Amino acid sequence: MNITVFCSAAALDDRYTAPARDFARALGERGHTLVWGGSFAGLMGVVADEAKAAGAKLVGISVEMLAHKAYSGADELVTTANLAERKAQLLERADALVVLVGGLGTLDEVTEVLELKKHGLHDKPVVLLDTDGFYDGMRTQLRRMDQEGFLPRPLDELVRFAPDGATALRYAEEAVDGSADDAVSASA
Ligand SMILES: C/C(=C\CNc1ncnc2c1ncn2[C@@H]1O[C@H](COP(=O)(O)O)[C@@H](O)[C@H]1O)CO
Repeated sequence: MNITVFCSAAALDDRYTAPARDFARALGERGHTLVWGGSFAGLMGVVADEAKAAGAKLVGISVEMLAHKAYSGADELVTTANLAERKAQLLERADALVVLVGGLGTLDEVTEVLELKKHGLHDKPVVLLDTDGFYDGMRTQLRRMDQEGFLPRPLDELVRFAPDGATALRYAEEAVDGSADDAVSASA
């Protein structure tokens, strides 16, 4: 399946890169396709290298303003005109979305896919890999929104938090396989 990954464009230390590598390796070994921002920058490049080495197909969705940062080893590289179009393609091409550690770009991407999911504009699984408690603050904020009536659907339906790469991949696979089963039983 196509797994869109959002993650940092910064160069990070081993505390963050090791779990991201584990996830990317598992993605490749399980025969999935990596869809990502199409850059060699920082953790994005680490994830692409590791997934490729493990046999993944790579689909990069770059953007004109960052074309000079494009990854040269992708099987397919799309260059969009702007960031909004890129986010739309990253979602469109996904069967599931996995969010690794990241900064404002990653935060922008994950909040957009959650907002669209909240409105029922897609129902793709979203999994946050909570490396070293990186997303604890976000989880606390989202839980408060859920408990105090800010969300129209239960938080558990919008996003799952995974403690490690293997679990993140399993959550994504289970959600996609489960929705395939639902489609079969609905048409039976
Ligand atoms: C500005 C510099 C590098 C930025 N290069 C990027 N290349 C491709 N995609 C990017 C880049 N920066 C952000 N993105 C997208 O946002 C996410 C990462 O942003 P974050 O702020 O680092 O979390 C990522 O998922 C991309 O889709 C240095 O010269």
